[in-house]
Amino acid sequence: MALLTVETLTLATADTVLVEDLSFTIAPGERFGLIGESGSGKSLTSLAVTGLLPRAITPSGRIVLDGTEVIGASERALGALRGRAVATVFQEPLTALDPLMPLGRQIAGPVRRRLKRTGEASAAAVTAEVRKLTDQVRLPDPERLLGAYPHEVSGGQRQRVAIAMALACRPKLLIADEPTTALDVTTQAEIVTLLLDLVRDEGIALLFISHDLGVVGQVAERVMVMRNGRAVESGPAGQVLTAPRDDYTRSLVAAARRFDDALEGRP
Ligand SMILES: Nc1ncnc2c1ncn2[C@@H]1O[C@H](COP(=O)(O)OP(=O)(O)OP(=O)(O)O)[C@@H](O)[C@H]1O
Repeated sequence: MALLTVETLTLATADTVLVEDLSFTIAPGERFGLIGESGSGKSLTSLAVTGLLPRAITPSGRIVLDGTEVIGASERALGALRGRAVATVFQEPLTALDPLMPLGRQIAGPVRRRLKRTGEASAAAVTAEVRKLTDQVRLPDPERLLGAYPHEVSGGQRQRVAIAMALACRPKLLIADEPTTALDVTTQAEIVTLLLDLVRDEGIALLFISHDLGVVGQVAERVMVMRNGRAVESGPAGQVLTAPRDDYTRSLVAAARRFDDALEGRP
C-alpha cells in the first residue's frame, strides 16, 4: 500500500488555479523526485501534503498520508501526522531554526516530544538521542556546535541540524524542498550524500523537490516533471532524465546538458 497518495490535487486561490489535476503515489521507503522550474507548483504541492498551505489557497482532490486524509483534517490530526509520519527539510535552514536558541536545544525539542509519547523522556535519554542524531548527520565538532547559535555555524552545518530535527520525529516520509540550493557545490554534494544514506539506512521514503536535474537523478528512483502547475511527465528517473518523452522535459534535459558542458569547457 502507498505511504502517500495524491489524487487529482488542485490548488487554487479565489481567482487563480496554481496546481491542477496532480496525481502521484510514493511507496514506503521509495525516493520520489519532483522537478520543475521556479513557480511550477512544487513547493505548494509539498505544503499541501503536510497540510501547511497558506490560507488563501484552497485544495481539492485527495491526499492520503499514512492512512490519514489530509484535506479537510483538523489541526489536531495534522499535528499528530507531522509528529509521526512526515517531516520537512527546507531550502534555507535558518527558516526552520530559532535564531535565539543553541542548536543542541533545538534538536532536543522534537526528540523530547517523541520520547514523551512513549514515556521515556528523561534528560539522559534526550541527551543520548541528540548525540546519536548529531552522529547520524555527521555534525563536526558536536561539543562546540551543539552549544552554538544558528548564526555562528556554516550553512551546511545548519542544514545538518535541520535534518537532525526532521529525523528526530522518526518520519516515514521526509520532504526535502530544494535542500541544497542555498549551499556551495561541495557542501551540496555532501548534503545529498547524507540524505541518501539516511533515508536508505532508516527505510524512510523521500519526496525530493528540485529544479536541478543532476541532483534529482542522483537521488530519486521515480520522478515527476511539473510545468505551470501540471504534471507533464513521470516515470523511472533513468528513463525520464535520459530519454524524456515530453517536449518540455526534453528542453530541460538539453539545457542541463548544455550547462554541464559549459562548466566542463566542452564546445
Ligand atoms: N500564498 C500564495 N498566494 C498566491 N499565489 C501563491 C502563493 N504561494 C505561491 N503562489 C504561486 O503559486 C505558484 C507556485 O508556487 P511554488 O512556490 O509552489 O513554486 P515552486 O515550483 O516551488 O517554485 P520555486 O522553485 O521557486 O520554489 C507560483 O506562481 C506562486 O507565485
